[in-house]
Amino acid sequence: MLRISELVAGYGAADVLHGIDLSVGGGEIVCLLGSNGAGKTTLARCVAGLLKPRSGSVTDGGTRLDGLSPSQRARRGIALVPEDRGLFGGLTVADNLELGGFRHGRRHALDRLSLVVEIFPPLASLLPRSAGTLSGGEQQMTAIGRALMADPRFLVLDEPSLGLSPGMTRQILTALRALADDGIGIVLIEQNAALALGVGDRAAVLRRGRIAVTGAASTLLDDPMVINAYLGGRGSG
Ligand SMILES: Nc1ncnc2c1ncn2[C@@H]1O[C@H](COP(=O)(O)OP(=O)(O)OP(=O)(O)O)[C@@H](O)[C@H]1O
Repeated sequence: MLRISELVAGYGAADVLHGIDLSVGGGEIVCLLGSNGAGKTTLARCVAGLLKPRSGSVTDGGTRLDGLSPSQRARRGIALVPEDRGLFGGLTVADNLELGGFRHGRRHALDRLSLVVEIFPPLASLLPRSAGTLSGGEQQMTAIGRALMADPRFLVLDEPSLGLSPGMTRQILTALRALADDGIGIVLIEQNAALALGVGDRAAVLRRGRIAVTGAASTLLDDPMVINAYLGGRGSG
């Protein structure tokens, strides 16, 4: 279980997160919704070790992660797929993927690579391509694929659907559901609430740095506040 408790974080003098409690277990997708500036990315950065919280904790199986660098957290099995995808545009897709699996031996990396291609079949023919020439959806597959190369137990994805068509978004979210069904715990930060809640198990809505609503994803799909704020009114979106 990856658990965020009473987390307070911010930049300079300003607090952005005001005491967040959230957890994700292996095999479940927890959607984190919220409007621009609510603090979703800030929370992801605290989990990944890119931002030091002012107080509160992130624990993995009861062990506090304070002081662990992003790469140490990645080695523990906590992977972040950042909003900008973080690919090396001048390197090939294969090289980008290999970077994600660097800590394992070559044999293991090849096994992981075939798994990644199984999850995202379009990557098979793209391996020799420069990552900078990929479409948004192909880049997102590569970014998630790179995180998967390290065999993570927990994945935090920061708006994977950003800039993607609804069809491509569905394809990515379906792949995430399959990964969760295989045991990975996923925190899915999304603006596209309807699609995210469709694949999620639980969800939380972040509003101005506080969890405003939390519950089963299916319940939130019927919550008037969520419908009005994030689903564009009942029946649409
Ligand atoms: N490096 C930074 N320095 C100062 N303020 C920051 C920094 N990064 C984010 N903020 C501020 O923190 C608040 C929360 O930002 P954050 O990126 O966490 O929100 P978000 O929910 O991910 O938004 P979005 O959906 O637009 O990505 C915003 O007011 C933002 O301007």
